[in-house]
Amino acid sequence: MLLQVRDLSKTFGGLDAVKGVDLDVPEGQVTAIIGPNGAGKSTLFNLLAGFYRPTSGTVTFDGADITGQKPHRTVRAGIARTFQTTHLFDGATVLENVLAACVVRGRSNPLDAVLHTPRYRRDEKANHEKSMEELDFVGAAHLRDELASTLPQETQKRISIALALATEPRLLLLDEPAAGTTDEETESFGDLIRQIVARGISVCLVEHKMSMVMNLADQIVVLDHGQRIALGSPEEIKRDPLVIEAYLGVDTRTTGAPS
Ligand SMILES: Nc1ncnc2c1ncn2[C@@H]1O[C@H](COP(=O)(O)OP(=O)(O)OP(=O)(O)O)[C@@H](O)[C@H]1O
Repeated sequence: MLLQVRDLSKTFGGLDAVKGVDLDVPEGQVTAIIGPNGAGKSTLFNLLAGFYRPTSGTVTFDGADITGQKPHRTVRAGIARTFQTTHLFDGATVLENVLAACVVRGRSNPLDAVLHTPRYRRDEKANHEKSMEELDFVGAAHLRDELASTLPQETQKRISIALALATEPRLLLLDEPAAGTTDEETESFGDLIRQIVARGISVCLVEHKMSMVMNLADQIVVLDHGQRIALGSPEEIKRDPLVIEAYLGVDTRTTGAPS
């Protein structure tokens, strides 16, 4: 199992944002995390990527305990994440943005940079090649010299994915990649995610667009009020009375699930 989450909780003040969540993310698959607004999806992502420290519970990645480790460590361990709204550097070009993400892969230190050592120059060349490769992969290589902030949202989202891929993750956490995109764009994000998985990278996805989730996910985890209320294949989740209740606010255990 690539990622194992056990009994994970995060409390803010008196509020249980995530409560006792167990989750297994298998290698080479798409795991979707869904649930109503405020269910704890983003908090769970932040716990996995080290942006929040859990109140209790454990996170194991590739056999190593990474519970509570900071983002710079989780990213080196092989977990990369994107955000609901893009976090690109405004004043930097597209290529400069992706190059900045490559830093985590390099072996040179600040002194190498100051002295321009061969090790630094090797890193610089490799980072440039890697950045262009990932920009090409997401279909944005031709935009390398554009200012990232001037580009449409959909393009910025693609560039954010290139940034995450440039860190060479084994697990990519995508936070609402299709939010605010047209149906056509959503479909092309779906294709991109399939290509990412085909490269052997596992994907964990938070997404409100059900068409995308149902088309892509191998397994779906449903959160409600911080707790895992269901886990299964898209077909199983569609029929789960607890899920229907959480989304529609009707008790289908007594009224029967809508077909
Ligand atoms: N930093 C924080 N401080 C206090 N409360 C927080 C914090 N982050 C999240 N919460 C609360 O924790 C709960 C879960 O929020 P979270 O953002 O994880 O939900 P979500 O499922 O991602 O929602 P959405 O689909 O709207 O993005 C909410 O009640 C939210 O108000």
